[in-house]
Amino acid sequence: MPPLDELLTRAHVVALPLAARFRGVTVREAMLFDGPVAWSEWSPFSEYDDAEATTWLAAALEFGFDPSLARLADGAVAVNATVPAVPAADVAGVLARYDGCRTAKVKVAERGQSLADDLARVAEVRRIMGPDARLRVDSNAGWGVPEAVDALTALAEFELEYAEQPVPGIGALAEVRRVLRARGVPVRVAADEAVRKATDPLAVARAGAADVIIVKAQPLGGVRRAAAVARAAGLPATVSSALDTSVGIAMGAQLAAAVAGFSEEFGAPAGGFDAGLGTASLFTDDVTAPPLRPRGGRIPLAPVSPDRDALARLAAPPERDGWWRERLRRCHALLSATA
Ligand SMILES: O=C(O)CCC(=O)c1ccccc1C(=O)O
Ligand SMILES: [Mg+2]
Repeated sequence: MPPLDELLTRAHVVALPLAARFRGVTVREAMLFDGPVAWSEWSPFSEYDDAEATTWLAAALEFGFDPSLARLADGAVAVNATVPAVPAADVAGVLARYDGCRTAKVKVAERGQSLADDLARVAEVRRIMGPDARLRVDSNAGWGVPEAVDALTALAEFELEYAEQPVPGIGALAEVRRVLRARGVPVRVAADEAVRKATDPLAVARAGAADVIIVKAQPLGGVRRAAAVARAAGLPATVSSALDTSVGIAMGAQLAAAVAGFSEEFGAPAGGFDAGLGTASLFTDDVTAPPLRPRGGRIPLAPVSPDRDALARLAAPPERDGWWRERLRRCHALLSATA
């Protein structure tokens, strides 16, 4: 593991502005490392505790400092448009930020909104993208079991490829899946939080609680570990971002390339499920020039490096820079104790 002093020297803390509120935030902070192997990202959300943030740090160090991690430089990964829980009237403006995406993921079950808001938003996405588009929804565990069953029964009319984490926990997920099947509602259930926040990321697959799993590089401790989880789960997997800067998106793209190789065998559509890696389009500014936003529905696998001017322009305020460096000290100590 690289020493703390080296990490602090290589670190840049940035704050990226979002075009629309997402997960309750309008600015996304990240610590980037100018690693000897690649630029890398460490961006656990501010409210995460040190234990969780340390798993994310293992991912950042693998990607930036481990030359033995296999990386592809050629080719591209198909990605979905991500539609935050905006009013239906704003959907066209959001979709216009994603060039050529054939798949969209729509956030639903936002606190303070109703099922009518969700139906209107998903209907608008379907209307704009047309009948051949692949649509999925993500409720971030925002429903209870009966609400989830009702909502997904109503949303099924828009032909969803799956519903991501409709309810919290493995038991509730299994129950929603069971009831939907019993009623003949053709919506698959995907596990996200039940994978990335669980002490055992494979428990959901063992319990038969989901049809699809979402895997993310940083929350699962790195590209290798996330790919191993996807393979061991034996379920089709979708790779997704954690609202990363373009540097973290490049890490996710490597995971997506690794997972595409076997996800099809487990029942994913040909080429795998499109990855939730189009999220650089949710920012109004980013660290690389150009940002790793979808073009023709894809993002390239080539390595990225931030632009010096962008790092200066997007530098986090001094107190946030200091907060991240303190967090790095604590998490580096935790990781050193377990590695
Ligand atoms: O998957 C996508 O389309 C985008 C990524 C995304 O939704 C997300 C981003 C940050 C934190 C949580 C999530 C999530 O999938 O729940
Ligand atoms: Mg999700």
